[in-house]
Amino acid sequence: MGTDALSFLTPKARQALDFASTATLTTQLLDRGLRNTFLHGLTHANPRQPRLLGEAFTLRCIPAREDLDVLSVFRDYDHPQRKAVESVGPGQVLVVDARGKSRAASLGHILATRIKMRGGAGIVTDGSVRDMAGFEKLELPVFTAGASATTNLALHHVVDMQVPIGCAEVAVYPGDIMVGDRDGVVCIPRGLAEEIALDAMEQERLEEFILEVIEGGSPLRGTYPPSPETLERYHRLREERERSR
Ligand SMILES: O=C([O-])CC(=O)C(=O)O
Ligand SMILES: [Mg+2]
Repeated sequence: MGTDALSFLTPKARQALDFASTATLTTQLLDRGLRNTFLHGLTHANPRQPRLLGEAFTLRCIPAREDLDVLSVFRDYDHPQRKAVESVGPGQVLVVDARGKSRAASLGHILATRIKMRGGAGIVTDGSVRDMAGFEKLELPVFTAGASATTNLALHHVVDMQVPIGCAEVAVYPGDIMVGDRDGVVCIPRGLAEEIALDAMEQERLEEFILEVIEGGSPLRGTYPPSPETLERYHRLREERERSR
C-alpha cells in the first residue's frame, strides 16, 4: 500500500492506523468531542479489500445541468473529474462529495484503475460507482453507497477539487486521514491523527484482553468496562508478555 502521503505520522502511528478498527477510532474521536466522523451507509466494493488508509484528496460535485453536462465534455482530458483522477497521488484517497446521490456513478472501473496505478490508496464516495463487476476484483479499497450504471454527468457536475466537502454528512478537509474497514469509513482530522492512532492502539490491546476474559465466561460487571482489578490483571499480563519477548 502506498502511504507516502502519511509520512507526517510516526511509523508507530501509521501502523496503528493500519490496524485499529473504525469502531475504536470513532470512540477515540468521541472521547475528544467529535461525534460526526463516521461516513454512514458506505460499504466496500471488493470483499477482499476492506482495509483503507490514506490522506483525503477531495472532489466536490453540484447538480448537473443539461446545457453544460453533455457527454462530449468527457473528451476534454482536463475535465475536472479526469483532472482529479490524474492528480490523486501515492497514499491519497479520492473522497467524492456526490451529495449522497447514488442514481448516477461518481466514476467507473477505468478511472478507478488509473487511481490505483498512480499509487492512490483508495476511493470513497457517498454516491455510487459503475462497472461494479470490475470493482469487485479491483485491488484497491473502494467504499460506495452502491452501484449505478448511469454515468456521472447525468446527475453530477464536478466543480472543484481539494476543497472542504461533505461526504455522507461528514466534513472532510483535504489532508484528513481516511480509515476504512468492514464497518465502513471514518474521517480523522489531520491534526488529531497521531494521538488518535496511538490511543486507539492502546484501546485495541485492552479490548483484545477484555474479549479473552469474556470468552472465558466472565460477566460484563467488572470486565467491560474493566474494574481496577481487571485493569491490574491486564497490566500485569502485558508486562509479563513484554518481558518474555
Ligand atoms: O464514470 C464513467 O463514466 C467512467 C467509466 O465508466 C470508467 O471509469 O470506467
Ligand atoms: Mg466504465
